[in-house]
Amino acid sequence: MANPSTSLPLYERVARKNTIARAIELLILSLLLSLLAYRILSFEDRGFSWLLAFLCESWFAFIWVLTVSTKWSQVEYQTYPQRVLQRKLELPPVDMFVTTADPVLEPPILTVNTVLSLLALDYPADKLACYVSDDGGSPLTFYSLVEASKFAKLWCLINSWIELICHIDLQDEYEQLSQKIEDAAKGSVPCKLTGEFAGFLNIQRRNHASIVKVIWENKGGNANGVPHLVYISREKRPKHPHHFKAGAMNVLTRVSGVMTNAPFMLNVDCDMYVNNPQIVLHALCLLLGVKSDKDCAFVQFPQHFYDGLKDDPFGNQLVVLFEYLVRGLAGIQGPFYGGTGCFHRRKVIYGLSPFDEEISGKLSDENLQKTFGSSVEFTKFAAQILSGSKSTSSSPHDLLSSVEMGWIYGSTTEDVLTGLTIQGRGWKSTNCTPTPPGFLGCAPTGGPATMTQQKRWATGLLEILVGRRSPLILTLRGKLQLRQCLGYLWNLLWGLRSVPELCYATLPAYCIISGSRFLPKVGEPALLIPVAIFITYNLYTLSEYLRAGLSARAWWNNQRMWRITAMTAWLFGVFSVILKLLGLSETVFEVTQKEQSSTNGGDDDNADVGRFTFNESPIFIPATTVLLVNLTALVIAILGLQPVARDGDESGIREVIFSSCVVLCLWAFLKGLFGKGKYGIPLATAYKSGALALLFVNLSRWTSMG
Ligand SMILES: O=c1ccn([C@@H]2O[C@H](COP(=O)(O)OP(=O)(O)O[C@H]3O[C@H](CO)[C@@H](O)[C@H](O)[C@H]3O)[C@@H](O)[C@H]2O)c(=O)[nH]1
Ligand SMILES: [Mn+2]
Repeated sequence: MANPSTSLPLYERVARKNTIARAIELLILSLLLSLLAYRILSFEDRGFSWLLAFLCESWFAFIWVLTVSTKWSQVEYQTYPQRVLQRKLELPPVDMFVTTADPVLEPPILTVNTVLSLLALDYPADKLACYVSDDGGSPLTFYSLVEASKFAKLWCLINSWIELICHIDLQDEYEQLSQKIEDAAKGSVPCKLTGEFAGFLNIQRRNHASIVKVIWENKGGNANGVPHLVYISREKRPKHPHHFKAGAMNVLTRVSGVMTNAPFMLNVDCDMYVNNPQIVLHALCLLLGVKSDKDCAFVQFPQHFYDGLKDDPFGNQLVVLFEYLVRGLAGIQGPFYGGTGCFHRRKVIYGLSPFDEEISGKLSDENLQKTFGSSVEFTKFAAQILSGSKSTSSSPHDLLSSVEMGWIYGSTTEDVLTGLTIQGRGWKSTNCTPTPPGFLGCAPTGGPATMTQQKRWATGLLEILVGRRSPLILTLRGKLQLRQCLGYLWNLLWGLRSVPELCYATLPAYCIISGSRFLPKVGEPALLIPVAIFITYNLYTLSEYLRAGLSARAWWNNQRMWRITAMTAWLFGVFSVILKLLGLSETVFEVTQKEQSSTNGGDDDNADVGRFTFNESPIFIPATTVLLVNLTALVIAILGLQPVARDGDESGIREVIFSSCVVLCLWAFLKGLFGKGKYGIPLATAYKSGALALLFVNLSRWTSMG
């Protein structure tokens, strides 16, 4: 008879009840459709503004369809880590990857914290190996890791990172460690580049041979010891594309493939430390618990942030996104791969499809090592690495991607593209949301860092949309499910949203200045439609925030940041993809600045934390222009200078209210016009925006006369 404790399921998949939410979403959709119908029926003798409003609203309705479809069937996974242990099976090895790229934007202490948290996981140390990829080729990072490994050896007996931090004696040691790293950072080079540092002598960041250093080896497989720790700075040559993070991940995959070759691989960004020491067990609940491997190619943990500011002033904590949308995806083909906090099956990364698996018999993870160890592809990779850097430099960078393997190149959001490719082969993925959260990372703060990240996202997502692994193609030709495809579209279209957002935000101003209107007249029953959309949509999204335990302020901050991001970063994402398509420039992965600590807040006093900051980047021009245009329109309206049209078709209170809403959303920019230093919009940006605004106002006037 089966032992009852071993027959309990490792996880449960629970469908969420969201009947009311669905009803409201459908209500909003039908209101949107009625508005479109009204516009079509009243097209006659309406001008340009009517047409533009119609086009924008069609787009919004389309995005709403994508949203509703994606959120429709939300599921949650409940995992039971203790049951993995009760099963008394041999625990599988896990390779853990950390990527870092720049010791300035990513202070090495962050990488060290992340590595320490991985080394301290609640899992047998002899089953773990930690590989750090350093695209900065920095001796400082290497030095920090060497010091970290010495520190790690002190707490072999202590098995959780949290206990570790609370442990008094070790706290002193930890402080010494961070002091050492800080001192080394100040001295630019940690020590003379001799001995183990000799490999860093005279190297240039973008031109050097590969450096692989085993910092610590868990000799003899001590389960209570410290896991292996390996430092890798891959070979880089000026003319050779290195494919940013995707390239780094593929090197980690190959190097670990010849060293430990674990069937599961966890990857995190350098700032994302483990917050729940049991994460491996949680992930194994899903990876081992699914009936068939095809139901779980990877386990994705949501991103949470340890330095998240109160009420999410920069709208980048993504809580609501993970709460509803990602749970919705989990009910279709699974969450997207988010680049960090994710466990992959190695065989999936090596390009296996669930179909291959069926024909090759039961290729279980336990004997994956044997099977794949003798496979042609793998031996090829192994031979390549073992034969040294000379032969790898001939083709290594495209090898993995050319056979649909590994992290896929060609997008600055390599994570989404890689996950999409996996799901396009028919795999599913799962979402894992334990308490406490699995990982915590840095959220960008300030305007410029937020914009850098959002621009990269918009760029990379659009690159996927127009690339040969577009979800539409994978649905038609591959095994991507239709609703999953719609979910991807919801995400990949972020950049393109900038265009209708910009048009719609300038439309009320255009109407006021040119003496036209884009909304039904006051007293016309049809005016109720847009009013109802406005009220229902805002109350509904507000309720989503409140239900997720967030404040009304957080809701407002996110609403306005969506508008700002769309008009700035996403628009520039579109530009960069257009330039790439025209062959004028390549897209680049710009690393996001990570703050060392949120609590010290630098020289800012508390009142300014969360205040929007600016820099010289042209990215701020469009939003500033929209603000100036709307302010001008409001002045014209207040002074009663707007042109009067025949039949009372001119703008009125509706446009004024609408225009004021736009100004409210751009309040941070209004403050920026009067702010000083980093809190102010640079004069050059203000002038350029002013010139554009003037042009817009004159063009609008001109159309009213024409
Ligand atoms: O040439 C590069 C560039 C970046 N990275 C690493 O990539 C990670 C992510 O970079 P970051 O600047 O922190 O980007 P974020 O916007 O915070 O990252 C999110 O978005 C990325 C895709 O745009 C994903 O790769 C990330 O996993 C996801 O957390 C970091 O560990 C970097 O060190 C490299 O290893 N090599
Ligand atoms: Mn990050």
